[in-house]
Amino acid sequence: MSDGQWSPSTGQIVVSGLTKQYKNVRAVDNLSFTVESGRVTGFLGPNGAGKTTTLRMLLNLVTPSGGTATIGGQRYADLTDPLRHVGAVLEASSAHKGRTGINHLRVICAAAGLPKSRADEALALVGLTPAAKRKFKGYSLGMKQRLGIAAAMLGNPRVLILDEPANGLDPEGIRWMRGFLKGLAHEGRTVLVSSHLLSEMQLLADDVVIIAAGKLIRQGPVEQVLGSMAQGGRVRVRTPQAEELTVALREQSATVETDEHGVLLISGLEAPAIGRAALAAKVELHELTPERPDLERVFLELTAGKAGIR
Ligand SMILES: Nc1ncnc2c1ncn2[C@@H]1O[C@H](COP(=O)(O)OP(=O)(O)OP(=O)(O)O)[C@@H](O)[C@H]1O
Repeated sequence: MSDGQWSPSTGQIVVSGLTKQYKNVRAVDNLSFTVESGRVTGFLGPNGAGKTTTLRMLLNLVTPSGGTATIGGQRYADLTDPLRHVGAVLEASSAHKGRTGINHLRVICAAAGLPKSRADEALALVGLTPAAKRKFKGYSLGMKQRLGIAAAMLGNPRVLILDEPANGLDPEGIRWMRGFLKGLAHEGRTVLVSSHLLSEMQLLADDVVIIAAGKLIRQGPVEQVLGSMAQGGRVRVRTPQAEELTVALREQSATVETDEHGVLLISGLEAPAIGRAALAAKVELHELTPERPDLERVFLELTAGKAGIR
């Protein structure tokens, strides 16, 4: 797939002051963020946040009311040969029901002036070669998703934009998608993926852009966004001397709860301080683990009050 036609350095996406006003709804509201090449960026937001509208504006399918969106410094509309620059999967692939997978791709190649061989290469890339000659109507949802991605890859684009690609996939399909998209980013491509599957994004994304009600809530590397919420996280402690430790910790104003397995969940003290308190009280510890807030929790906290379905 590396035919040298694209340069990773020109795959940056820049969204600047982007706005879309429908009659009564400001679907996207002065939104600005950047998406770097060589990384998977998760585009997250609750229902109605404006993700699809933003992606459609990026791809020139919806006209912005204000602001700009560029890919490699150019608006999509100004790209001379867009399929060779940007591949997009906006919804599960649709194709003529009686057409085979390979023919579906060949038709697109012919229309886009791409060599027919690209259809075979793209099909192989998504692992669909064994189903090449099967009719589309017999494809599972996972196979349709793969075919959609194969279509997006026909022009060997340096930028991939996918709207909810994991929708309806089984765990094996999701695992495949994750590996595939990470591989594309590893090659230096820009991969922008919208999703409401936050736990999946935690495994997939390098960076996240979180929006709610059309506005930017937070942007940054996943670890940084998670880390910014780590303050106030809890510490899990397992000990055969729970009562003694609870007394010792409460003396230091910590809050101690016990879960259904007898594990202590401590807030208000960091792990080292808990360890010191346990040592001083001669309490044996079997586990001392700071709980990292997961993306799901961070997301709910960040979008709280703005997450109403619009
Ligand atoms: N063509 C349209 N006309 C009027 N309103 C629209 C149109 N398209 C989207 N909207 C509204 O704009 C808002 C943002 O919608 P959008 O589909 O971009 O959100 P989303 O984040 O992709 O949501 P979801 O996760 O539910 O797909 C919603 O309130 C939606 O109802």
